[in-house]
Amino acid sequence: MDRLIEAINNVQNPSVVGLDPTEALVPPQVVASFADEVRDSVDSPEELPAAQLAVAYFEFNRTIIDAVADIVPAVKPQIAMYEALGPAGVDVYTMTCEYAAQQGLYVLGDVKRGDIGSTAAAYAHHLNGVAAASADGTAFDPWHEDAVTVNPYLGTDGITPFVQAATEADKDIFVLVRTSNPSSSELQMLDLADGKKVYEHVADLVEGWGAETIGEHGYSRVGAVVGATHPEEGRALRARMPHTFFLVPGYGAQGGTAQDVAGMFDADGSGALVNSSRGIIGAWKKSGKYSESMSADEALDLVAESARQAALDMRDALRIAVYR
Ligand SMILES: O=c1ccn([C@@H]2O[C@H](COP(=O)(O)O)[C@@H](O)[C@H]2O)c(=O)[nH]1
Repeated sequence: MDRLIEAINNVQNPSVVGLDPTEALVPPQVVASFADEVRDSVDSPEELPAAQLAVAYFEFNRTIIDAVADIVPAVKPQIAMYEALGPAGVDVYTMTCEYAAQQGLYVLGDVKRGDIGSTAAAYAHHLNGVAAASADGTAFDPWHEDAVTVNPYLGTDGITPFVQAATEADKDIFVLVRTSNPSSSELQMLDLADGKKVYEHVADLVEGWGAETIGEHGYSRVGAVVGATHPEEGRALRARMPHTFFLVPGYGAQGGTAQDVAGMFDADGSGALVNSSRGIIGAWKKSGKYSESMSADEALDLVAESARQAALDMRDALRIAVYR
């Protein structure tokens, strides 16, 4: 986690921009502008819509990354949005991760993987590269992620391969502990026989899974996902998990505020990274400046300007609430 913490400190901004493009979040003239270019590159006409959208997603992401790279430490591409388009989308996911990394950003792949140990080891190649090493002994890393999110439902043998891969590659994982979604309490808030809630038990496991990997800043490679929509539980988890860095989604579009997340930081204003996806990448839709008559370039300029302003507003709100 040391690299992430240093990146946050460099820009004095504990926020991450979520790159979750959907067709509704990309201006239609941007998608339309790629029709001719893509028509020649597909094998069959059925591939055209997904291929066109995928190329538009990359241009959209590149615009957002360029607009925020000097003010945020990290981006969090959500792989589901890309997988929805098939292979062309997965290509754009890896291209987005690579481009963000080239701009100096920490890349947190929101892939939420988890399975039995042998399969988890295969998923963990997101972190340590493909199995076959190159001639010079370095692994080929097609994903360009610095961290991935992991689902803990399968228990320790589903997590160990990720911790090993993260350690080998000097990367991190973030394990789902108290998620931001409305139905999260159905399982996470259940009472266990020992008086703990399920999410508290997972929290204790996460703190243990990371115990051997604590870095210079006091946090382990095994982080936790804690929703901004649960401020009280987040505050309690901060005290319960002193060596666990938090990824905090749920800010903005899901209703979480800077005040809600303040208790998830430690006394030094470290310990958490707050995500906003739609609130940043969809800001152009709420700007009041968009017009269907804009050219694709004009629409992308508006995307950039609006995303930067939304990211600055989030940074400033967090600075006031957290760096108190
Ligand atoms: O508990 C969780 C875990 C992950 N997410 C992901 O974060 C973003 C949130 O997007 P917004 O547009 O800012 O709401 C998205 O990729 C989710 O899959 C989460 O929201 N909550």
